[in-house]
Amino acid sequence: MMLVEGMATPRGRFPHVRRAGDFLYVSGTSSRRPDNTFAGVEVDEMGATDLDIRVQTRAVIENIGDILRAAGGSLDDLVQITTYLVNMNDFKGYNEVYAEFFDETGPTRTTVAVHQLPHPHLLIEMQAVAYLPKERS
Ligand SMILES: O=C(O)C/C=C/C(=O)C(=O)O
Repeated sequence: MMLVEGMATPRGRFPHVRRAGDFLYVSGTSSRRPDNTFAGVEVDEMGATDLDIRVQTRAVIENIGDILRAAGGSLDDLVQITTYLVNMNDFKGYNEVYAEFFDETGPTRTTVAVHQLPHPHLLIEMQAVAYLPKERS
C-alpha cells in the first residue's frame, strides 16, 4: 500500500498504488496536480470553463507513470487500463493521445462513459494494473 510523495493527495482514504503479489494496482487517477489544480482545465474571469481532453489524457497517463516509477516500475509494466470518460465525444482526442504512449503490444484497455467523475472539471479518469514482480522493482 503506498501514498506517493509529490503526487496529488487522494481525496479519500485510499492509496495511489497497492501491490498484490506480482501486480501493482493503481487507483483511479485524474489530471489533478499536487496543488489540487487540474491540467487541461482553464476557467476565465466569467467562470466559463475550457476543458481539454487531450491535455487531460496526457496528464493522467503521466501521473500514472509517476506513480508507477515511485513503486519501481514504469508505463511499460502496465497490463490493463480502464478509462472513464464523461462524454464519448471525447473518445477521438483521448484515443489520439493514448496512441502516443501505447500500442497493440501494450496494456489491454476498456473505455466506458460514466455519468460523473469526482470533480466537475474532469473529463477523464484512468485506473490501471501493472505486472511487476518484486525482484524487478
Ligand atoms: O483523485 C482524483 O483527482 C480523481 C480520482 C478519484 C477517484 O477515483 C476516487 O476518489 O475514488
